[in-house]
Amino acid sequence: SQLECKIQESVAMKEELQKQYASLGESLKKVEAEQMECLRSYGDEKEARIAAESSRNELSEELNRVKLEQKRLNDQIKMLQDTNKRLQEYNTSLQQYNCNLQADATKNAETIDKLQKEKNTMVETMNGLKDHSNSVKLQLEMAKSSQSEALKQKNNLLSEVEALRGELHQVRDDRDHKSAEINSLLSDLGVYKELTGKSSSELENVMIRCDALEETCSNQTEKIKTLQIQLASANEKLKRSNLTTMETMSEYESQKRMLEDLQLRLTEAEQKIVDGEKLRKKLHNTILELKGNIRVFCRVRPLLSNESGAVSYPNNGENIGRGVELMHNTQSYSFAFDKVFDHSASQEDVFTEISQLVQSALDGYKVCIFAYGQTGSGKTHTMMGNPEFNDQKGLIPRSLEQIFQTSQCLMSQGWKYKMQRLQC
Ligand SMILES: Nc1ncnc2c1ncn2[C@@H]1O[C@H](COP(=O)(O)OP(=O)(O)OP(=O)(O)O)[C@@H](O)[C@H]1O
Repeated sequence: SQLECKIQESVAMKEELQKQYASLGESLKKVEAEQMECLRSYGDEKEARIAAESSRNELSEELNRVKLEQKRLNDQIKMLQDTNKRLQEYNTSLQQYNCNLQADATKNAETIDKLQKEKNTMVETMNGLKDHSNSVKLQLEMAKSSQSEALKQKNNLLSEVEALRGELHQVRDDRDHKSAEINSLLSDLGVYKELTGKSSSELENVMIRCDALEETCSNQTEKIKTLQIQLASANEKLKRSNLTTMETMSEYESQKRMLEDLQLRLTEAEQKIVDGEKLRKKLHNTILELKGNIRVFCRVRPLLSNESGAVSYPNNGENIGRGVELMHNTQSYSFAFDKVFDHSASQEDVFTEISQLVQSALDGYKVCIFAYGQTGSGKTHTMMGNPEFNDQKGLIPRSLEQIFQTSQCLMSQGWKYKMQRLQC
């Protein structure tokens, strides 16, 4: 029974062991399955690790590249900062230079104005002197003609005097002759009286003739006196006219010298004006070049009654007067130009900015101004406006006015202008 008990125990143990074996087999299977799972996950992990390693390598390469790029960008930023600093310094110096140039230009314009005024005064003085010189010339001519007239008169008088002297001589001869005749008659009379005591009537006749002859003789003497007085006054007149001629001649000479001096000063002043004008042109062009050879302005027209929108202008920062901001669907868009004319800007405000370019064109530089924008944005209004009203005139009529006015002024300084109009 003990053996049976042992056998039963052994059988029970065997069953137990078989159960354990079966459970161990199952556990083994589970472990094997787990092992397979582990092996699979290990494989996956290995792949993932390889992929992670390759991506890590890529990332580290990328990092190196990024670092290099960062270094390069840092260098570039530093360089840009340096350039920016230098540009700011350059800008400051340019602004300074610009201010100096503008001051110079103002000074030059003042000098030109002064010279122009001086020239005008000189021209006026010269014209006055020319008039005076003409009148002096006229006077001289008149004095010369009156002198030649007086000379002629003097010659006439001299010849007349000569004739009168001859006549006087003749008369004196006649008188002497008559006196001799009278004397002979008187002696004849005496003889007759003595001889005959008659012929008293004959004697009277002779006496009458003798009286007549004496009267003629005294008349002739009177005439000679008058002629001598006339001759003296003609001589006096001649002397006076000679004196006046001399005075007129010396005055004419001094006026001529003065005129030559003024002409010289005028030529110098004109040369100065031309030099000043050349300098002004150069400075003006330099200022425009400093402002920028190509400039873009924006003009915002007032909204029409059927339009809506929001336009604003920055009132701080570096874009004051240069920026414009638009709102659309609650989003804001900013734009910057060389200058912005807001909706309240007048035609004159726009032209003031443009007029310097017109001046440049008059100075011989090439200039082009054109308007660009969508339909109805105000191109025609800006360029042409309404020329019939002074405040509504656009850029074209204003530019033409400036061109004609300035060209008229500069023509007197010897500049010549030729204008052409092309329509495309
Ligand atoms: N700055 C302004 N102030 C007042 N009115 C303006 C201004 N600009 C334009 N306008 C008005 O807006 C309207 C359209 O302007 P305009 O005819 O000049 O546009 P446009 O650009 O020439 O058009 P399109 O290309 O069709 O010829 C006109 O009635 C004009 O008077």
